[in-house]
Amino acid sequence: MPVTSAARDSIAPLELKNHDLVADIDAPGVIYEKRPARTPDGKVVPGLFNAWITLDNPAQFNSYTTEMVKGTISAFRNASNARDVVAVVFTGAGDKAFCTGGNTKEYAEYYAGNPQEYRQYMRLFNDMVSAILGCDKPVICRVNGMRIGGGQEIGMACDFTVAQDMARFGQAGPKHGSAPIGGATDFLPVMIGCEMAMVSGSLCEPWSAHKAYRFGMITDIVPALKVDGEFVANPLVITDRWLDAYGRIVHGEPKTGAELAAAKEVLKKGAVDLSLLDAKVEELCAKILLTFPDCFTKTIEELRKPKIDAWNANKENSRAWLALNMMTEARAGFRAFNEGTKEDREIDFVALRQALAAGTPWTDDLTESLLPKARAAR
Ligand SMILES: CC(C)(COP(=O)(O)OP(=O)(O)OC[C@H]1O[C@@H](n2cnc3c(N)ncnc32)[C@H](O)[C@@H]1OP(=O)(O)O)[C@@H](O)C(=O)NCCC(=O)NCCSC(=O)C1=CCCCC1=O
Repeated sequence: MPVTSAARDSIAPLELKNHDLVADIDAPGVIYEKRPARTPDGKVVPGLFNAWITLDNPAQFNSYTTEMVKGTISAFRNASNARDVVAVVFTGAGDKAFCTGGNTKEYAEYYAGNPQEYRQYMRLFNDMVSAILGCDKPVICRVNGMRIGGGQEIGMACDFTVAQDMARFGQAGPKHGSAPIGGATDFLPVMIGCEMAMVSGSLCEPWSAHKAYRFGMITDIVPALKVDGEFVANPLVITDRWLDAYGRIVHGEPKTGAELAAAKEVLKKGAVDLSLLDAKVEELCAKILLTFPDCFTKTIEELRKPKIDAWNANKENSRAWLALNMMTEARAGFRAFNEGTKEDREIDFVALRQALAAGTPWTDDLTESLLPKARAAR
């Protein structure tokens, strides 16, 4: 018997109150599990757990539907309340994506042109981000693959991020008709500084895990590609040197030319194995286990403040702007992504800028003229 059990049994309430908002947190596309907590040497700790919240929509790169947003909020609330939970691990199913943000099919087919509906959706989205930032347990983002768009935003809301090194990180909104104001514009400047926040937030060029790690966007990375039984670093990016011939930092930048061709051959021979990712996540959970719970919680509450302050200052205005943007750019951009092909799924940006320069209003005709199918018909 643990030494504390007699004291515990004599003074703990006989019946514990339940503070969860909902009892049943089963939601389509979100898995909530309690996995046994382990000591640093791997021993299971009786009666203590880590809550795993998994976005489970791998066919659509774990993008979240409205129902999944609701499920995620409930899962975080329950994990937050669970007395026996030490840490929360937030992840995605499979090895392709952690999450690529809002579900573009739902955006294009339901919310496009429907700002009042999107306004209600954004209440849920904002509550999801706030549920992560307000979780009473430390939250670790286990990045099993791409973290893009709103996926990057809910990932950056987490306290720690451990990533497999083939994952990529960045925003998609300015290419697909949204602004990354679901957290990215709030979190990026405080996490990586204003200059690189500008680059990552606006240009929609995903960063490698090595680059995200270099800029302090994430806590740690582990190799995931196994070739001939050995783990190798992401072959698609430069990891064997720090500088180019002119002294510019190239570590984590994409390979090009012959180097890239050779990397693709390595990739073909390999298979993704996330066992090192899981070991790293368990290691972090075990470090958290061996701390005072309240002192740890107070510490993370304080350290979250720069992110929370920026988020709270902007989230309501962002919600209102995003709702109205569903009448104009989001309507065009998400339809283009949803209706286009993999090779052609963005609007004609030049034509849009030319039309707006000529004072053209946002009519249905303008929207239709920008879509890939209109370009194909020309
Ligand atoms: C760059 C990509 C993430 C990955 O590209 P690629 O590697 O070429 O894979 P794909 O073939 O595109 O994707 C595989 C299948 O997954 C589907 N998919 C991917 N992402 C989504 C998504 N977000 N919603 C629905 N479905 C998705 C894709 O269509 C493929 O399906 P198929 O049936 O064809 O096999 C690229 O996929 C990409 O850019 N995805 C979209 C990213 C995006 O725009 N996300 C939304 C950003 S906006 C956002 O998230 C917001 C959050 C809150 C605030 C407001 C807001 O806008």
